Amino acid sequence: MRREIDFSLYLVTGRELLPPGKDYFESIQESLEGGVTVVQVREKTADTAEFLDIALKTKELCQKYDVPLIINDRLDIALAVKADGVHLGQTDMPVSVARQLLPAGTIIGVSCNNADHVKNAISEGVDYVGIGAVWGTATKKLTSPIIGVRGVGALLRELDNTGLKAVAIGGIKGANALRTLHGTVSTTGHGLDGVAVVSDIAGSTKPRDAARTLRDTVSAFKEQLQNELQASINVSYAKKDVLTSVSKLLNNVKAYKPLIHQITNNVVTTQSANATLALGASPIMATAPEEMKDLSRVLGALLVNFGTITSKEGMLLAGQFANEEKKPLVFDPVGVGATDFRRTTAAQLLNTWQASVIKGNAGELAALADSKEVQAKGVDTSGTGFSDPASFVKSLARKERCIIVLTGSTDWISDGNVVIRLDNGHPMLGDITGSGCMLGTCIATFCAGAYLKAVEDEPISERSLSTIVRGDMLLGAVGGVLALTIASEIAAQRVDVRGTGTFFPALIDELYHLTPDKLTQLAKIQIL
Ligand SMILES: Cc1ncc(COP(=O)(O)OP(=O)(O)O)c(N)n1
Ligand SMILES: Cc1ncsc1CCOP(=O)(O)O
Repeated sequence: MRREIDFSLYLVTGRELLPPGKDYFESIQESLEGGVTVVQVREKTADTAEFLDIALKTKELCQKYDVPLIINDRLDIALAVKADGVHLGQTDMPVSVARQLLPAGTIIGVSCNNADHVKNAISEGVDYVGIGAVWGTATKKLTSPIIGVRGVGALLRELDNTGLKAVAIGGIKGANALRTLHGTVSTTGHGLDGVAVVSDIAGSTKPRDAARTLRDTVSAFKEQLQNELQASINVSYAKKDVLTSVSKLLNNVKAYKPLIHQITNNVVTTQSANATLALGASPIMATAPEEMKDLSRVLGALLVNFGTITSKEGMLLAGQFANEEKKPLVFDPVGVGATDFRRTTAAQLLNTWQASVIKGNAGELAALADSKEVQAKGVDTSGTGFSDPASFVKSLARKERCIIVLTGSTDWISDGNVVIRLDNGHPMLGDITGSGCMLGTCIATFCAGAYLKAVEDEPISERSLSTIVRGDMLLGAVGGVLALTIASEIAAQRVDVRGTGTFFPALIDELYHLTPDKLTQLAKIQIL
């Protein structure tokens, strides 16, 4: 009978990566103690006798922990040691031949790098697939492209309703494991069964700790994904509760003055900093890669706005560190449809880090979603927008695994389950430069409020192990949009406002004077 395997933490061995003085078997034993659930012996240079010897001894250790043993490439070794399975690459022995040679019930896994590989694996009836490389790796000279978290997610979708298990491989380590697991969930909610790792464990002086960190992350994530899927069935938001919670976020911002780190464009820097201050938070407009780590440690939120892309490296690093700190990361892909450079930069950023909120107009979000329904015109949108904006934001939120804010005369917000429609805002907002960028700032500020609330509620949190960002980002996004649009309505009604020149300072004034009462009383909100 075929053995049911827990693929949560799949160690692929790497003897050549052992730290000086570390014994291979000691490392395997410690890895097993740390929670490895499958071991694959991968020997690329050993001769047959040595491979056989290593496989036999590794099997003994695995048996002690009741962990299955898989052999990389070599069916003869797998047969000789009575391994639980084999792992085959695309240029190794065909699965159909391997099946004939191996005893019934032997696990067969195959490496996949694209949809055709996955389709073949399904038709060949393999037991699991190893999808990758998901990130760059120094462990193996790659012969096929790095596919990123979103590439893995697309392949997982192919596995829907097949029962086939899947692990991702390539560059996975403790620091990016949660990002990998979270970002690879498909639009249909299909997540990885586990992660396959070489260097982060084999190259560690403390493989037990390295394995424990990875295992805990995978376990916590799997539980969280189950809860997420359950919540998507039972989800219900009451308008009154949303507004009460959003109001509390404003109070949090004013009470704690979180740092809003903004990598933004040089057209709007001053006005975005002033909007941040007006809401009661503290802005820092820093772009140098060297300071990203330090800034990530300060409580608050990060805004990445790429209106003028001057420091891509800073953007990449800042987002990675924000993810590690579970801080909100708001992404404003200004004019993403305008040039190839912007499109590839957006894809690179979104493949590297997990945004908590992506905010854009119809043209920008259409470009991001690869939708032909709406065309971008520079940083603006041409035409009337999406025919069904609610469905659009919902499906993009599922694809990007974050909150989507689609701006326009009506703003649409979704987390992939619920859709919120907001109808506040004055047309003059569209006649001043940088109002969209200020909106990104306001969203980041309210997301910081949500983050602070989570830190306050759960200082040492079990949840924080499995969640990619702390705090309710849906509320943060709603709060940010309401703040700017309501302030714009109040400002436009003032007698001292005679045009866009007087509107702008009045807008900052009204952000400054915004209260929870104004937010709740003036909000035009529908929960769909
Ligand atoms: C779990 C897992 N996934 C993928 C691979 C890569 O296998 P392959 O493509 O055969 O490359 P080599 O490992 O043989 O270099 C793997 N080993 N394990
Ligand atoms: C064997 C293999 N196949 C694709 S990437 C890879 C190496 C993964 O190693 P690491 O976990 O050290 O990046």
